Amino acid sequence: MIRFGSDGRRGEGGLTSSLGVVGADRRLLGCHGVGIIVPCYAPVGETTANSSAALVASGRRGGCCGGVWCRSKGTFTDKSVVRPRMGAASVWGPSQVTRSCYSIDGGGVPVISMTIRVHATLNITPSSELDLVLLGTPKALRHQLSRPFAPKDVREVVLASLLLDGQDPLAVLDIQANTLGILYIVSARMHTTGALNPPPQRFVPEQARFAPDRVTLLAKGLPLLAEAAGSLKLAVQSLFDLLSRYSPSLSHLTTIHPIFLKLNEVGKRPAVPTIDLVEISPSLRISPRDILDMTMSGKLATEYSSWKKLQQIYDAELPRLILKELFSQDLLLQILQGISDLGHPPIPGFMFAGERINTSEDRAVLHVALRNFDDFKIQENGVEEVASVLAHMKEFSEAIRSGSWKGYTGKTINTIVNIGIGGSDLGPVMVTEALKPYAKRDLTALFVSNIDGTHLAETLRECDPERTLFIIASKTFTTQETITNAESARAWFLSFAKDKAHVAKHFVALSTNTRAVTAFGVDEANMFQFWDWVGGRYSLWSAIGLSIALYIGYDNFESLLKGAHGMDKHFKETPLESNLPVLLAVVGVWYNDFYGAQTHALLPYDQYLHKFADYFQQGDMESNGKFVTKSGERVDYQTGPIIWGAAGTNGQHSFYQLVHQGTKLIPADFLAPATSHNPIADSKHHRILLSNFFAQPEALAFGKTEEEVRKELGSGASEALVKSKVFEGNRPSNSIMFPLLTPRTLGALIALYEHKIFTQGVIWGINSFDQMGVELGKVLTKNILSQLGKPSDVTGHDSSCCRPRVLPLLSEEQERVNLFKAAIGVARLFDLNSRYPIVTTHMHPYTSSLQQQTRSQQHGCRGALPTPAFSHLVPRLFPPHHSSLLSSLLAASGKPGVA
Ligand SMILES: O=P(O)(O)OC[C@H]1O[C@](O)(CO)[C@@H](O)[C@@H]1O
Repeated sequence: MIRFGSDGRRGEGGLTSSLGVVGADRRLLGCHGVGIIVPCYAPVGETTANSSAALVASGRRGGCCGGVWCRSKGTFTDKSVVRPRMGAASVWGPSQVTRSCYSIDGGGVPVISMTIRVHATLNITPSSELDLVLLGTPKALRHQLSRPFAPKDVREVVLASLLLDGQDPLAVLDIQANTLGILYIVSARMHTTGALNPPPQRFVPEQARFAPDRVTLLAKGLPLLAEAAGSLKLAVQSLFDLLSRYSPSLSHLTTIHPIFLKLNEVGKRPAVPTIDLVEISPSLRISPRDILDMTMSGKLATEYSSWKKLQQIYDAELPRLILKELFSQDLLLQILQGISDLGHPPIPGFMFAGERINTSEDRAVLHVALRNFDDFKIQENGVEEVASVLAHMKEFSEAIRSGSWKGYTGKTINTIVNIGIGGSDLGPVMVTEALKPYAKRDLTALFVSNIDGTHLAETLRECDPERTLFIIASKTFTTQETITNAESARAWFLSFAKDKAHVAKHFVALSTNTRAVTAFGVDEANMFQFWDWVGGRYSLWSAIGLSIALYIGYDNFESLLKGAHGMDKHFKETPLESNLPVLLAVVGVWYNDFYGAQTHALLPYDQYLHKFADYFQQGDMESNGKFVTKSGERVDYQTGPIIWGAAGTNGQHSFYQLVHQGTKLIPADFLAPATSHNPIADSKHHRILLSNFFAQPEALAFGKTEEEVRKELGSGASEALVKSKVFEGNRPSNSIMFPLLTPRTLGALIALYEHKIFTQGVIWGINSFDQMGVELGKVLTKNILSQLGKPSDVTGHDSSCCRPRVLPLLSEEQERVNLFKAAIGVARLFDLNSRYPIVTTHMHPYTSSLQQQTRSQQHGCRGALPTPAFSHLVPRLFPPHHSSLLSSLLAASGKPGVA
């Protein structure tokens, strides 16, 4: 049922106008079940009388009445009375129409009118800005009035609504001349359950595809009428309903987005349904045995019959598949059925039950327990301690924020420095940036992650040791980068505070490793615990979120958790066909595995989310970048995509060229808030931002045909120019909108992606919760580090893949020279003929500095070494003309020649 909202008021003076929507219903509308959407307006006089809405229906027994489609204010002088011909109602008088609408509604027909009072007197003159359709007026007047003002398609709607009783408009209208009217009718019939087929000679389903585009007309009219009635809010519900019924295709969104934006500003809810859930009826069920198989066994995805079925669909559909239609046809249903092996209660079952789904490390995966709020009964050691850690975080954050916690000289804390890396850094960084509007602005939050001493050194420059709190965040408390940075930070602090006892006031730790924390010197009372069932990249909800709680306040932190919990519930309880993480996951698998998309872009149109892609780079790539299944089999299909992206329009001026016209298929998620925290310049910025947000997916989806380009450029354009301006379109994207970026919304958004990642991992049969792939590099780093002290120790590296990341960063000159020589020692293992020599292709800018350096070395001069020389030693193909450069580099080590 379509509800257009109603207040049903009458008799308050002024003209009253309504919009009616008739959903098709056989009981009222006859065997064809015709439904037409027509804005109606029944003028009965000037300011003295009430007129009312009419609605329109056509069908065998149906008739129609009409009204004015008003797009802007004007003065209406015509006094004609609408003569609707609907069912039993022969003539509707001014006061009857509204009642008629309601009586129809009472009869179970999906008709509701929105009554809005138009105080202005409408005057139809050619000079007015009226863009109208006049219904129920004498034909001549109607013709005269509608011609100059109404667009063709509006006139067609009028025509379609003015048929005589008992006549099927499809039998009367001409498909060429009345395309739109016919499309409306056909579309309505297609949406009608149980409707009989319309007359075959008039039924062109293919054309009905376009009918919803014309919903734009209604969408445009709604706020204008509402505005004229003095309350824009009146249009919010109606627009929402309209667009819920007719899926807001991208083109709708683009065209009506200014309306939508305007309405969002006045309404409490978005006027546009933000995620279009596909209605799919069959419930997808499967036995617990099969779920276990999917979540635990690591069976190859290609072994599932459903996967084979997907392959068949892909093979069969490919030549004619328009991606946009994926969701309007049965195809999505088929894809979902394709993963029905996942069952219902679906994928989450084993995660929430505390099963050890991280099979390689034999651990449960329970970040959902960190934000549970008592809904899920989860049995696992440590779960019962979550509340007390949260209470500790609350107490501590309030002490810092209120100023009751003092530093070693009795001053309050004004800067927090989170030292961590990977999941112990990216989550807090992303969230504190995203929720800046909620921040305590006199508290600065800084983050140090990189082992590059510059990161710490530059950060410390901004800190006052008397007013800085260091948060050492490391699940294991063994991560080299974090511990090294923490030790250097402590040394820096002690160089001011002198006494080690002061460390307790300025260092806290977030970890699962109590022993290492106390060994470092942090008081156990200042340690915030979490548990091994919290993965690093899923840990911002745990004690790792302390910097977030400090920055935005504990209450906001709790809202973040609650938002995530809401998404957990949705994920756990919603059937697959409308389960958001599952839908995102399935669509992703479809493009990743069948279309061969290598990457997935995250494109938030919200500056506050500028770290979102960085965060999910780890979240997704560390989770699903795996080539073996849980059972150890090498997959024969693609797993996790490369995640990347940038915020807002910056990306448009950078990499979108390739996204639109490149040779790669790049599925992308566009994310945007309907309203901005900073509506500066009367929201001008936000409107422009969102215009871009709406425009890009449309351009990707629909592109621009050669024909359109030719038309635009005219006959004189060269072929090459024409071709270069063609956009092929058919490039997929998801658009995700939310009312405002609040802590709760952000929590839900992050959890949405977390569960998407998990679902994809389940489909691919991999373990999304270990990260073996980062281990090897760590071991090799330690090995190389031990050799850097003495050049002569440099042994055991393969000449084709050494990567000396040696930077002359120590303060002592001699040490820098030693490092330089050690690096040369590694470098001399390079083989000029190998496939992967290690000298950068960007040598030109550094040539002079290298030569200078070589000369310095030859002359025993200890002048400053040019830093860039080695920072650019990266494995690249080595151009022959650079061989002399390498020789000079090697010569600098005193060992000319190539090993
Ligand atoms: O919190 P920790 O133990 O210092 O680990 C930091 C990061 O290192 C990793 O283990 C990968 O190197 C991540 O998974 C983790 O987020």
